[in-house]
Amino acid sequence: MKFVDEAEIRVEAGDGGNGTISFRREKFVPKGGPDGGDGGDGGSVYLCADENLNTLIDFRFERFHRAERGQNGQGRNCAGKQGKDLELKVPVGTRATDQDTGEVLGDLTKHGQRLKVAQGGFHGLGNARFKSSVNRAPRQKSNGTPGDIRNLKLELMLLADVGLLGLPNAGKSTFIRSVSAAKPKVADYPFTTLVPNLGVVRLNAQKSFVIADIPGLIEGASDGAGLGIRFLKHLERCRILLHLVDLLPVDGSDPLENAKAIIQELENYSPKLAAKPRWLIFNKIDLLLEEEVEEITSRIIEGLEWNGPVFQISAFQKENTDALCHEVMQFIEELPIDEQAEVEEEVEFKWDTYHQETIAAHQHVELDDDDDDDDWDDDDYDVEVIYTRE
Ligand SMILES: Nc1nc2c(ncn2[C@@H]2O[C@H](COP(=O)(O)OP(=O)(O)OP(=O)(O)O)[C@@H](O)[C@H]2O)c(=O)[nH]1
Ligand SMILES: [Mg+2]
Repeated sequence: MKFVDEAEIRVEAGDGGNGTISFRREKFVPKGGPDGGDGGDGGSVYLCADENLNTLIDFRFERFHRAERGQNGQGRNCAGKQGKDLELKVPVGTRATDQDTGEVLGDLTKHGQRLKVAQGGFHGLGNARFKSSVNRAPRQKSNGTPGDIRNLKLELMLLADVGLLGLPNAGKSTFIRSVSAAKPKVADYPFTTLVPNLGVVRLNAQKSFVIADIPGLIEGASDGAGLGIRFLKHLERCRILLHLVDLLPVDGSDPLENAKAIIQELENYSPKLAAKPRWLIFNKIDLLLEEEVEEITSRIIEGLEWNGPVFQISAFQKENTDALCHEVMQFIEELPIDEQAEVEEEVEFKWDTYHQETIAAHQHVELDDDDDDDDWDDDDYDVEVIYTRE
């Protein structure tokens, strides 16, 4: 199974509609005031997480996505209609990055979460807005601003519920083969697994969880030794980590020291990861007598001062693996679901203060509502003027 799904798309928000210049025309009102309406805002582009999707493949076929433009303003103080927003559905777990700046715009980690990725243009202002005590017949209007255009990289990160940890050869791949349909390579040498594998553990039609097998960790992994470090970050979104400990390592190493090394690497790498729920899974019990298993496991538990859950399994012979999976499932179900809930993430867009700036630039005196004794003349206009009659 592919680990990271990627797609590159271009999103274009709608431009803002232009403001308009118009003057009121009524039978007995020879010099009506300005009544040019504002334009409508352009539509923005959002990504929306949808748990029913699990791939970004559709975006490879359809790369361009555009939201609606805002309508231009009209006479009689009618504002233009806003452009419709565009919502693109992406799988839960998608990360959006601006390709040109490298900035990560956000991660969509929860069903229904929305992330704005391109801000629609702001509307332009109609001439009615520029009326003031010294200029009762303003000829200014402003144009809408362009909508954001972004080149996005979408990446679907691994959203495994369960992450497997352990030294090379601990039996991680064997375990995932036993409990899921995934068939990663298993061999009696370290670093058999070079890229992470995902497996779906299906307990019944309704219940399943996703498990991730990453390359084994070794001492110094948090400083970059071995391969595991590159993949550790992907475990950050797991809900629980299963730490597999080989009870009879072929290299004759001490299982207790091995377990300590992994925990140390975890803490060095990320305290956040180390604080995740973690269970200790003693593997390869089929190679030992029951008493031996008891002896070694209690020595490890004491040595680690461990008081979390422990399991004794044989990944190879599928001993206790079903029971373990059921407990994992139950644990996941009972874990508060919105542990990682995030509110809609705001991205800063350059036009946020546009509105105020436009008015400030054009207008140096206070607004005045009184519109008698206008000092304008129609023939003065050198810009498009819409007249409306009643
Ligand atoms: N007897 C026995 N052998 C096992 C068991 N689990 C794994 N093995 C063996 O241990 C060796 C390593 O297993 P893998 O599943 O490849 O180990 P891994 O943790 O994925 O190793 P890396 O991918 O190198 O990190 C293989 O020879 C397996 O057959 C077990 O429960 N009992
Ligand atoms: Mg492996």
